[in-house]
Amino acid sequence: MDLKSNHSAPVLADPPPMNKSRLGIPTVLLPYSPPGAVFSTGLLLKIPRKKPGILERSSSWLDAMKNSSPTHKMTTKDSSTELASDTDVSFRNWMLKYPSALASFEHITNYAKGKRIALFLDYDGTLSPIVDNPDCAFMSNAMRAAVSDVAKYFPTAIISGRSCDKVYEFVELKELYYAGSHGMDIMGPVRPSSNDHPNCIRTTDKQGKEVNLFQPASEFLPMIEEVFRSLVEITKEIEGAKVENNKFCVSVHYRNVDEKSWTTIGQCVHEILKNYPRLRLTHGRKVLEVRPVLSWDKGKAVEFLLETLGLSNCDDVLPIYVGDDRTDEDAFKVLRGGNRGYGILVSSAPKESNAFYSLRDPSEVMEFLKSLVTWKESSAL
Ligand SMILES: O=P(O)(O)OC[C@H]1O[C@H](O[C@H]2O[C@H](CO)[C@@H](O)[C@H](O)[C@H]2O)[C@H](O)[C@@H](O)[C@@H]1O
Repeated sequence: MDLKSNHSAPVLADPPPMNKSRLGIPTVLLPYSPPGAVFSTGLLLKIPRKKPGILERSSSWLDAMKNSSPTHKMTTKDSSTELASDTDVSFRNWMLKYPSALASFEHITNYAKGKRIALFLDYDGTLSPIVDNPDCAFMSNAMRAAVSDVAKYFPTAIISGRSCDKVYEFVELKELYYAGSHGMDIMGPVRPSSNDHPNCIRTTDKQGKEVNLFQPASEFLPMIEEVFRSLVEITKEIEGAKVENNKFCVSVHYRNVDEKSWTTIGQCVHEILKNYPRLRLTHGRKVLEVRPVLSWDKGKAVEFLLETLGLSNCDDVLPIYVGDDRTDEDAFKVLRGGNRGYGILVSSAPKESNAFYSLRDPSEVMEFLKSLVTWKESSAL
């Protein structure tokens, strides 16, 4: 199918033949090496490395750190407040390219008629507002109710950079599916087809429900633990720095670090990573994310979940992914690239994205979820 834009709202047109070699095809996605091998090769990414010993001082990663989250000024929601007019204009222009999913709601539901929606939701910045302390990124009860309601009608998964346990602690909804560590820790439904997958183990979750656990980076666990400890040690003198263990990846937060020390924190992380060629660095919102060099991300997690839910290769399925961060772009890309569904970027500042639509902040996300429920209930009458 071709993706067409009618200027104001993106349109999904007819589907092309499905890519048959998608997720689940063993040769491409076998992340585990034969017994005895140290690391899996199937999912390893080839990342060019700079010569060892050369500390990266290029301004590029510092720029990436600076640009990693909108400033407070740009995140001001109330349009009646004093936003610089050029900011206003550029935001309005940006909205032409990424129309509001609320304003385009009818368009979305028209396209969704007769289709099964599958919903994928990022956590931080999408279901909970960005706050200074990552341990306090609580979700409101109203948002929890909205997510719970929407999950009654559509299969719903949370896809987060956090560990599965941590994100479950925040969300506390057992009716959802969870993918933590940027998709490297997936707790999905038990399906006969997924039982054969080499990376899946059938287990029970905390509620005793049978689930399918998919952890393509499990071999990296000891390495991640080690790096976590080294990063805690090396950053301990940097005021405001916080290192978070997300099980298969590590987050180094600099939101509360004085900007003058950002170079130092960046250098510390690069210094540690020099010793770990199988780990790589990505940028999030005022956070440096250390993760395995695996070809696995939130986009792959979406594909995996669609497959285990029995929703892949179906023309009558409309996946919708809502997220705010760079790592969510992998999922947006999968939906756009395969012309399968809609990505919705949560942002109150203009930024380039592979999403189709936008929502300004978590309160608009909640409104969107509620609208889906209302639409579904009214269309069932
Ligand atoms: O994929 P997500 O669910 O969006 O997780 C991405 C990272 O989110 C968290 O950090 C971000 O939110 C914090 C709380 O609002 C904020 O303080 C921080 O600056 C943001 O980067 C989480 O703490 C990270 O571990 C996740 O990787």
